[in-house]
Amino acid sequence: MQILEKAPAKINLSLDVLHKRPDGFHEVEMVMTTVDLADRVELTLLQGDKITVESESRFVPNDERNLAYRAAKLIKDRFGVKQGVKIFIEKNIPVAAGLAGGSSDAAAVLRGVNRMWELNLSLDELAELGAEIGSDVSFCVFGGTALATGRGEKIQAIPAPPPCWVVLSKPTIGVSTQSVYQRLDVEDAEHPDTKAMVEALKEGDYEGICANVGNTLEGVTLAMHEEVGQIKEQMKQAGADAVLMSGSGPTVFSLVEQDARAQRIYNSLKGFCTEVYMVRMLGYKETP
Ligand SMILES: C[C@@](CO)(OP(=O)(O)O)[C@H](O)COP(=O)(O)OP(=O)(O)OC[C@H]1O[C@@H](n2ccc(N)nc2=O)[C@H](O)[C@@H]1O
Ligand SMILES: Nc1ncnc2c1ncn2[C@@H]1O[C@H](COP(=O)(O)OP(=O)(O)O)[C@@H](O)[C@H]1O
Repeated sequence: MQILEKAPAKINLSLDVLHKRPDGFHEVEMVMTTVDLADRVELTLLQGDKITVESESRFVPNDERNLAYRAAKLIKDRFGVKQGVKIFIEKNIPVAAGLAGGSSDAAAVLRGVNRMWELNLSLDELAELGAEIGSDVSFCVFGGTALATGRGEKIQAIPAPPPCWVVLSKPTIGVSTQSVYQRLDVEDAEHPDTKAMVEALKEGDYEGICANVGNTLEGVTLAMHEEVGQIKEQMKQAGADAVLMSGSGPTVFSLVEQDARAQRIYNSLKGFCTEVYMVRMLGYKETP
């Protein structure tokens, strides 16, 4: 038996950090949405007790450190499942990029093994399990567009953004989320208007969405890697409607309505960065 799950990347349309919590995590308000750049996760039922994970990417661990492996192991242990699973990940999302590739793979495995091992868990239950793996996994279980609060695990669905192009560009550096949070001075940082972003989405107001993109973590990563600022500047000059770093970075995205302008931004970045993608906004929930 084989099951396929699409694992899309996310971008943070806005990301506000409110304060550091006693448990070391930060309280956040994030507006997240999926884009049409996805890993393909292939699950094969194993009659033995084993979990294996494989991908062709040299940047992704092929063992128990893989978030996809951890997702299968968590469910297997929690529900005493006797069967195993072989996980193959076709890795298309850049790694350590601020696009939640690993979290989305883990979420795809949660959805997939739930079907394969016939556990009948709800998406809410899977999202709760996902939070044990990482702060972004709960959102990735649902996909679509959402306001994420708490440390990122409390999810409220909101309407998808109007369709547009998303041009993504990742410089050849990886960024550790933990090190970005460690360097953040919450008082000194910029804070986006989350309410205004949610309102713009509810109204389907593209200009309002573009006017309210903002990310409290951006300044930290910008200060560490000048490439991020250079990409932002290049995207703005090429005519993007909005430009922002996603998550803890270093990927920068532009929102663009016009086809020709999106192509121009893509072309202008292509000579500058090796990882450049021009994709559609997904935003809505996909049915498997
Ligand atoms: C910043 C965001 C925004 O979407 O994304 P990425 O840049 O990683 O894609 C997420 O909040 C990242 O989520 P995720 O990558 O799952 O992080 P986790 O594994 O839970 O945490 C990694 C580390 O980041 C810090 N962390 C994470 C989330 C949070 N709300 N407060 C924190 O302080 C902690 O130091 C933690 O040890
Ligand atoms: N399935 C996976 N895909 C990508 N990275 C993974 C995966 N499993 C574990 N990792 C590890 O998690 C780290 C963060 O990966 P990723 O989820 O791509 O980044 P981000 O949290 O910035 O969006 C990487 O350094 C990688 O080694």
